[in-house]
Amino acid sequence: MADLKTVDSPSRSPRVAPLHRTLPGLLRDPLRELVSIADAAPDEVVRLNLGPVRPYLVTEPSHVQRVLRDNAANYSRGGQGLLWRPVRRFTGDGILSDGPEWQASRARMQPYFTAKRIDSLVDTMSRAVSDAIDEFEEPARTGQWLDAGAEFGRVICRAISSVFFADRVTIADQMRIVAAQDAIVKALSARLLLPFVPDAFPLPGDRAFRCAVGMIDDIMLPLVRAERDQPRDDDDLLAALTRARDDDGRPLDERRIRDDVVSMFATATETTYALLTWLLPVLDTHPEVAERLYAELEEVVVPGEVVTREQLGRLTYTRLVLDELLRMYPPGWLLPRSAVADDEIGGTRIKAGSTVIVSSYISQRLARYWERPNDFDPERFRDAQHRRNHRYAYFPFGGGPHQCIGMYLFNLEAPLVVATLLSRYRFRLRQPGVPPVHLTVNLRPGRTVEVALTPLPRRGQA
Ligand code: HEM
Repeated sequence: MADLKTVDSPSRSPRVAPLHRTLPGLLRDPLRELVSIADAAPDEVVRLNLGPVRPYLVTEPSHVQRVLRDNAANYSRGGQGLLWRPVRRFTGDGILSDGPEWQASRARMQPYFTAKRIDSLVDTMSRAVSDAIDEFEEPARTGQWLDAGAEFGRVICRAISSVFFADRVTIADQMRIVAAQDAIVKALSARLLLPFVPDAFPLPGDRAFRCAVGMIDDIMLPLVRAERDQPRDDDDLLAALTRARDDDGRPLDERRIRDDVVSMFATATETTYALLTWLLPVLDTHPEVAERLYAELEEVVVPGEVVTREQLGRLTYTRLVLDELLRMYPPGWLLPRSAVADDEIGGTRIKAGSTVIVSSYISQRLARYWERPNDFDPERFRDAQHRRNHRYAYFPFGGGPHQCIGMYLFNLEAPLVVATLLSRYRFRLRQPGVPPVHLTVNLRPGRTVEVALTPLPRRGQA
């Protein structure tokens, strides 16, 4: 358990987690140590002493609400802040930035991701997922080991291709983009661990980062140019951004379109396939959950056929499993902000310019809000415990003005992928057990999850 001491200051003192006490735990298992620090300081903001950086750790739900929603304007993703500065070298100054540029991007793209619009995509997306999962037939027949992360990446690309590009980027090119994003996420690890190092000072991964960004631009920029030369009337994201105008009525420049399409594609793919990759080891280690999930799929879905809207609405347990997966392995686990002006959170003074860390992972494992927080138990989302909890005890999609724009898309595509895959195949892992967490901008399994599939009988088969 972390040892915390109180430091005197004019308003209520922040709890300080001293480096010499926390370092061994942070080196051994950073997430466990951070949860333990938060558990030891109920209702308080903790100041982490990490040597050159001293961020405030905000985990209490009402405090999280202040940062993400009630006083969101004071907690910016812009400037030189932790995580966002290196991320912006890839995604530019659009939807993943802050201030007026972010606001304009958000306003332009929001209409394409509303619940109503996403709902209109059920049939197209379900068909695309079904076609993508059909491609497992051959590897399943030959018993080939598959990289679950890469395969989920491929299925997700197929699912969202029409929404993003009207299928104008081949799946092979999309997979190249996903692989480059993977390299970028890995390369960002060093910058994330050493946020105080200036960009001009080279770190391991910088070269891989530049190569990967170059590769993505080699695919995206010619596409954006071609679209700008001949705008289309379609309602995919690329066509919509090409037709969009800025506040002065001018078309968006190619960089702006590139930044937003690349940001959206990266967030859509990285988050979803990281989360789905956790599902297989979790089911493998929780056979009782797997059995209930399979029983629901058997009852609702016709094996080998496309999942329908009506069936999707009946996948109650599948959704509970995904809710619990998002509690325990939230891909967007780290939401750092820079305080623009002085503020007070729960009576603790926050100084202008300091870094504030909000983390869904940490808040979603607090022992005072979650019984047996480290147990995977989808039922907790059925019972009253979750509903009694504060809104910001569970926020895998963030909250306030920056709340995830892709939440409805995820809520459609993830159950479709799970239902289609697991109504057609059973799986076996090459290495049993839940992998350790690999800590980067995303929360990923710390090793490749390799899986072999066995086909289930289809309708009419014995
Ligand atoms: C497992 C699925 C997903 C999770 C857990 C997730 C999580 C999050 C979180 C926590 C935020 C808040 C960021 C912040 O406050 O700084 C966010 C924002 C965002 N998400 Fe997602 N996301 C998921 C899927 C998606 C998908 C499918 C898309 C694409 C359509 C997407 C696009 C975005 C974008 C563009 C933002 C920035 C929104 C803004 O700042 O206005 N996400 N997401």
